[in-house]
Amino acid sequence: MEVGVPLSRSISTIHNTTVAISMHFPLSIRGLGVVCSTCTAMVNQNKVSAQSNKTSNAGSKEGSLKISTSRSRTGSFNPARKSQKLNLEVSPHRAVSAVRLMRIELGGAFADLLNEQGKGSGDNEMGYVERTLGFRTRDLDDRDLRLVTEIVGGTIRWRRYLDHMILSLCHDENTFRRMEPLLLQILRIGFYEIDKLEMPPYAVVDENVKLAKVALRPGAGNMVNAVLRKLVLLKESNSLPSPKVEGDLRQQARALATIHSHPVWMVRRWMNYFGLEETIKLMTWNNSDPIFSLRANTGKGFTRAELVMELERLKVPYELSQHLGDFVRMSIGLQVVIQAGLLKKGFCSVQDESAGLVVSVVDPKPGENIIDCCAAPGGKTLFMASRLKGQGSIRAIDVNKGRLRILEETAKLHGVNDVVTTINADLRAFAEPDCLKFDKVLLDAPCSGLGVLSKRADLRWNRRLEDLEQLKNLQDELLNAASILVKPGGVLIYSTCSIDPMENEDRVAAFLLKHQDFCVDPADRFVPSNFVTQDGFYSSNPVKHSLDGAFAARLLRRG
Ligand SMILES: C[S@@+](CC[C@H](N)C(=O)[O-])C[C@H]1O[C@@H](n2cnc3c(N)ncnc32)[C@H](O)[C@@H]1O
Repeated sequence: MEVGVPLSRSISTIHNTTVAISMHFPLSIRGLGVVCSTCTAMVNQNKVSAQSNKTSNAGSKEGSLKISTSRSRTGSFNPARKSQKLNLEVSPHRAVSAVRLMRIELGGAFADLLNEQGKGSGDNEMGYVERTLGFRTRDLDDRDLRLVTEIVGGTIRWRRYLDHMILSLCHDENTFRRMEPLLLQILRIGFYEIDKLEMPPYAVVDENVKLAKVALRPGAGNMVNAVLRKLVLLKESNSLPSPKVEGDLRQQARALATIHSHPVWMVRRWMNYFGLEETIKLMTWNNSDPIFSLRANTGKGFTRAELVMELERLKVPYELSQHLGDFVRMSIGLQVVIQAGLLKKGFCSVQDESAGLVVSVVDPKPGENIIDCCAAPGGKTLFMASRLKGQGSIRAIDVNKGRLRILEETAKLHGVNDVVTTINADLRAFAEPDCLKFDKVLLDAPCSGLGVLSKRADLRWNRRLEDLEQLKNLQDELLNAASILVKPGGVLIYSTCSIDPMENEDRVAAFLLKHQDFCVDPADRFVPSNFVTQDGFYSSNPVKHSLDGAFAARLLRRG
């Protein structure tokens, strides 16, 4: 039955012929049919998004912003050094990674790097290097680009763990706390390369020392040399400092949060909900290389068999989805697919199977009138549209105009714009008692995104416990508004890409308490039974299903 090469989930793929995978597709390859399987909440996301747009649209402005930020904390950047100096000694991928990490941490940029232009984006990154460090290196080749993606993603994921190690190898806490940002990033990169990527340690030490000397000063190079050499010795003698998982739950959570590099509040929450073993498995999943899925765009007449032929031609390993007829899974090779233009031509989209299964729960049928209440950038809208086969309609509402524009462009690209109409509005204002009613109403609500942390390296550090409380209120308000749009006998589907019960089961329970004209329609007729909870909800879980986490409830309005 299976045609492809089996997938494996190794921590590192740099030794394979892998291609780099950007961590934030919707932004890095917008308008190319890359759709957001992740759905992150308005609360923080818009802020970061706005910053990110600012940084990518106004590179020079951002460069000077960051230099001044760094200077104020370190006093070590000298704008006078911003000449066109070419340095061929420093390894390009380390210089780019260090600057990229600084941009993400200080400038709020996203953790994306590569887009469909591949090398073009590398040039862009070299511009940042020059503005920040005062020199260029040689141009990035494909291997460098892969390494940058690997190093940036890994260093972000493992930040808490790496900082624990660096702190324990510094003379004292003050040395660590007062460390200038660039020096810290260089050390993190070195630690990650030696400890997690297991690259040849002395080469890593030499290269990072060189970077610190050239980008900062000789003394910084000496510091990097001393600390990294200590690390190498400890690693060789198998005596790396690791916190012990002991004491009460709080202490255990702190130790686990360091070992598996997650925020303490998340670990505590998951230990309460899922228990120790599952929490560790979940964190291990979040720290491993993400698996991506492609959906063949049958709306444009491109079948999965044709997609498979293309992947074989491109020598990209894949597996057929076990759950969805239009999907294939792949752990490496996405950049090859992008560069071959398959997304640009609208032949396929990047969409996680967990998001595809939400559409199975909606079960769109030709002739139906559907409204997608939080639709942008359109992953589910477009998949639903392809199921309508040109008959019926989908209204796609979103409060975010920019994201909605991406949806419009992609709908045209996918050849489904005849059934999709966009509406830029706040759902809460749009849904009025006497407005049009629909057969199916999908509310893919803004959420924490806690189900998609393997694909979103920096999300775990941007989320706060308080966000969940704010989101809960927004989700209740949106559910209430969405319910107004359901015709008698119609269905309301509430979904998230979260694994947190407070955003999922609890929201549905709160809704049903207030809306006695709705009842649960069990999801087992629409998705495989191992995805269906006792309460009849669809729930995908990274640990159980090796997919992103997602949730959907079908709520039937009595006729
Ligand atoms: C989870 S994402 C949607 C992802 C989308 N369904 C997909 O599959 O690509 C949530 C969306 O809700 C939108 N949103 C947030 N608050 C909203 C509101 N009050 N009214 C309408 N849309 C809203 C956000 O702009 C965001 O695009």
